[in-house]
Amino acid sequence: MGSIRWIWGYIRNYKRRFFLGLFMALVVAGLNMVNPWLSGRIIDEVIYGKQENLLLPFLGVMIGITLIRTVVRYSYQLVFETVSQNSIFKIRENLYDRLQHLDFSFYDKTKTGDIMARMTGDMEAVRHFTAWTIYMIFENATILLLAVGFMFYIHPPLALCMLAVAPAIGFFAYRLANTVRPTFSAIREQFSRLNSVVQENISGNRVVKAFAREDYEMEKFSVQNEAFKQRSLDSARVWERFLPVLDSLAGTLTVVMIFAGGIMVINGSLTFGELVTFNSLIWALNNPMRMAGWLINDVQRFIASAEKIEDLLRVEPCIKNLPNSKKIDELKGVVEFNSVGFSYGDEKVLKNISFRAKPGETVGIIGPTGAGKSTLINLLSRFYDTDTGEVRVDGINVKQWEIQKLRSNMATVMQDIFLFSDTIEGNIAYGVPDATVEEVIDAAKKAEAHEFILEMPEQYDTIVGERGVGLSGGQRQRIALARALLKDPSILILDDTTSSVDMETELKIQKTLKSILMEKTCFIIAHRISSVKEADLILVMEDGKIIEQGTHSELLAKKGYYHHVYQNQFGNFENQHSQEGVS
Ligand SMILES: Nc1ncnc2c1ncn2[C@@H]1O[C@H](COP(=O)(O)OP(=O)(O)OP(=O)(O)O)[C@@H](O)[C@H]1O
Repeated sequence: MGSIRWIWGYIRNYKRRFFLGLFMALVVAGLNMVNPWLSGRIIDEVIYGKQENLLLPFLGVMIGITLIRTVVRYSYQLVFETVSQNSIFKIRENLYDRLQHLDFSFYDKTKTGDIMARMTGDMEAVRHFTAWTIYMIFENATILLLAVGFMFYIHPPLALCMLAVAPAIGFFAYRLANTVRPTFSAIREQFSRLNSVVQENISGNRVVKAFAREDYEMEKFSVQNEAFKQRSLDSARVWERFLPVLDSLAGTLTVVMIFAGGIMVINGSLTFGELVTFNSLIWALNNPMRMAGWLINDVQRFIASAEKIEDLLRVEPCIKNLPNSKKIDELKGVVEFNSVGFSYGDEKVLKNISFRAKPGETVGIIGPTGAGKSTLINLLSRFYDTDTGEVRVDGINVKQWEIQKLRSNMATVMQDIFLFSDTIEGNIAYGVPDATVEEVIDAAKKAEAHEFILEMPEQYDTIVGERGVGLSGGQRQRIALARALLKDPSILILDDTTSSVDMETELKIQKTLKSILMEKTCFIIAHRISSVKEADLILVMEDGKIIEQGTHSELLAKKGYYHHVYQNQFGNFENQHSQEGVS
């Protein structure tokens, strides 16, 4: 019932059209009673009553009714399709809107394949229900009720005999509904799994090929494919068990009618014309009973899908604006971490982190992989919330800033660069859609991307991303950097942004950054000392803690972890050069 209430919430926006459709279905159900009635009258009045002059008018009415019925039926099918498409449009929009507002922690836990299953297969089951199943249920129910009423009007004893099988049909229909529902839920879940395998395989196709694991992937897919087949067969087995019973019970109606009706005609309590009317009405009982099984299937499939979509629509983001969140168009960029602690589930990732950065300062963050560097800056953008302590921007806890305002003042170049299937210009201007071409070019120049972009087949109009030309890791990083610089943020966050860029280009980028970051606060996460050594403050992280902090020279003087890394990197560099000199 919950799912019906839920879908009604969408359909009721078009309730005039919806009820017009139902009314038309009612008219068609009524018209369906006319021809059986006229058939009976032709027998009793034209054939037995010898009133041949009535034959043509009766036939004329029968043809007219058939034509009107056909036109009205097609019209209301269109009405229901329109209501359905409009409702589905809104559901899809709501679902997409929800996906936009769900945060990192949701996407950490949810597989893309699951989400795609909601947006495709489940949505189709809901569309089918609203466009077809609803009116079919109404049409069949009204035809059945009108036919039963009409039969009672003509001859109550024969009508009672025909209804004798109704309780059995009701019982089996109820059993079918209850048995088939879990099988549809299982199908929907398995469909999500199958989708996830396909999606992961497509996203990771390079890894598959690099490791020559096509056979293993095929096997993985086969397991899920086989399970999907089995779940679908489980469901088919249920209705295979019940549909023949329902069909046979519906079939017994003809036997009951001929047997009981025949006796009544012989003993004179029923005219032959009335028996013909009953015979013509029998499909009106038969058909809905036969359809009941299929319609129950459709309803259960709808409920299984609707519940999944509802679940997704109900997920609330953990990161939300407070009721009176603060809005300021431009932040200054003062950043403070005060005794910050954070865990992903049970895993404590940040422990007692404290530091301060002012506008115009650059903070370098360095440390071994998994030390918590990316997590630290994720808290600054409020992609996650702190467990203990607080992160402040311009003296105010980030939880009190309006999220949109906070993030629109920051630009992050993430470690995993993502470029959309769009032109290079479109990708750079992603955060500032109304930027001029000159501004885009200027940002690309600052990111040392302009030159290689000019060498692209269509320069700034070259399509990159999923369907576009391939770019090297360093080129992708520079486009992402240009995207961030164009935004001209108060706080710039670069997470391993120049790791794939050659040393010389990195040096040029650093020079440019120095000149444009005068009033901005900048965070640079890196593994290379060369990327952070100019920073005003360097945080050295290990195992979720800041183990050393200071400037490059201060840290070298400490002769700790930083000094050790410096020696390693500098040593390698020197060795490399001496080897080059020898060769
Ligand atoms: N979304 C997540 N869910 C659960 N654990 C996570 C998540 N992201 C990171 N972690 C864990 O948190 C720890 C810190 O990860 P983080 O990405 O912050 O490290 P990092 O210092 O940036 O590493 P790297 O230099 O490799 O990028 C790691 O142990 C990692 O496994």
